Amino acid sequence: MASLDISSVLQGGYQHPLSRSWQAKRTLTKGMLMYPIFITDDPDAHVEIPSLPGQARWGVNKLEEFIGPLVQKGLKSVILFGVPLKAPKDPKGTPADDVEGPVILAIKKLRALYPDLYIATDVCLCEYTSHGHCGILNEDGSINSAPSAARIAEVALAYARAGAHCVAPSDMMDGRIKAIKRALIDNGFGNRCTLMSYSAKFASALYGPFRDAAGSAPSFGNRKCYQLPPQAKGLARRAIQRDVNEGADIIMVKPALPYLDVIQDAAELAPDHPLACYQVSGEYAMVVAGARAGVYDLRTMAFETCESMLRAGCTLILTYFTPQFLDWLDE
Ligand SMILES: NCc1[nH]cc(CCC(=O)O)c1CC(=O)O
Ligand SMILES: [Zn+2]
Ligand SMILES: [Zn+2]
Repeated sequence: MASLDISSVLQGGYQHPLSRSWQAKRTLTKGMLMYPIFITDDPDAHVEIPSLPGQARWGVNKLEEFIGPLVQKGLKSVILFGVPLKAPKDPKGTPADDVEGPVILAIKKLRALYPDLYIATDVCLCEYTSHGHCGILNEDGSINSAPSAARIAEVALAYARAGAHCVAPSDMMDGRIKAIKRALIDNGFGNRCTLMSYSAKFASALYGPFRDAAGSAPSFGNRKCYQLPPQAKGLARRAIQRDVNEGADIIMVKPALPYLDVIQDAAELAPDHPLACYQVSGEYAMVVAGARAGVYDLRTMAFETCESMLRAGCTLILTYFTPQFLDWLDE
């Protein structure tokens, strides 16, 4: 029997659970998880979202019941999405920075209830505009960049004033990172609020359940003139570099699983920045659906997907699996 050559034998290095864990450059921890939550303007709401199993729209009065047990289990951060059901939408997204609106009320409530919880806010107009697009439009329906960036900066500043630790623009308007950073600095929030840019956000088919949850589908057209084309690697690299240059503190890639190469590019282009990725609603729904169909075990697949993101280079994951990971990471 011919014995294997020394250089052929790898299995000795990972025969034990502990030695397997040493093979990871980065291991999933609770601090890496940011939980996306939907806050609606009915203060007593707790409404399940059918397309996002296990997720719901919550009213501010229900936040303690919702978030309290998760903080007990080690939840470190959330990202808030506003879902206005009653507020009158208009072309400028006026309800986005209403001081009585659900996002601003939720920031204040969560800051008061959980002083150690890190509170990020998604910043976009699509949930608040009558046309459902993420910016301000010209008469022909195209994006009007300058007023869009200015309006996004105004909304971000309002969330920072309310106490958000982080503002995260997901709109993909040109120039918004610079505009937000300027607004934060000029109003005394330069050193008090993190700017996390959805830098490489693609025009993906995976946002369906979110648009359903947030009521933010565009009333006409699509988002292909501002979200990146899925086949565009070069544009993603340029967007990442631009946002670094415009003052982003954290870079994000979204969606995550079909864009692991972009995560890897971002880690190379912005090695000195934290790197986030968003396991979006459709990715979550796919993982859950596959488990329900018996294709794989849910927990095993949830870890495998998120570990692939860490392997590609991200340091922070926005995921709807956060509550389950808080349990799984304790087991
Ligand atoms: N700007 C809106 C926004 N912010 C986050 C998501 C997607 C999040 C998810 O699917 O989980 C979207 C949807 C979109 O751009 O259409
Ligand atoms: Zn939007
Ligand atoms: Zn958004």
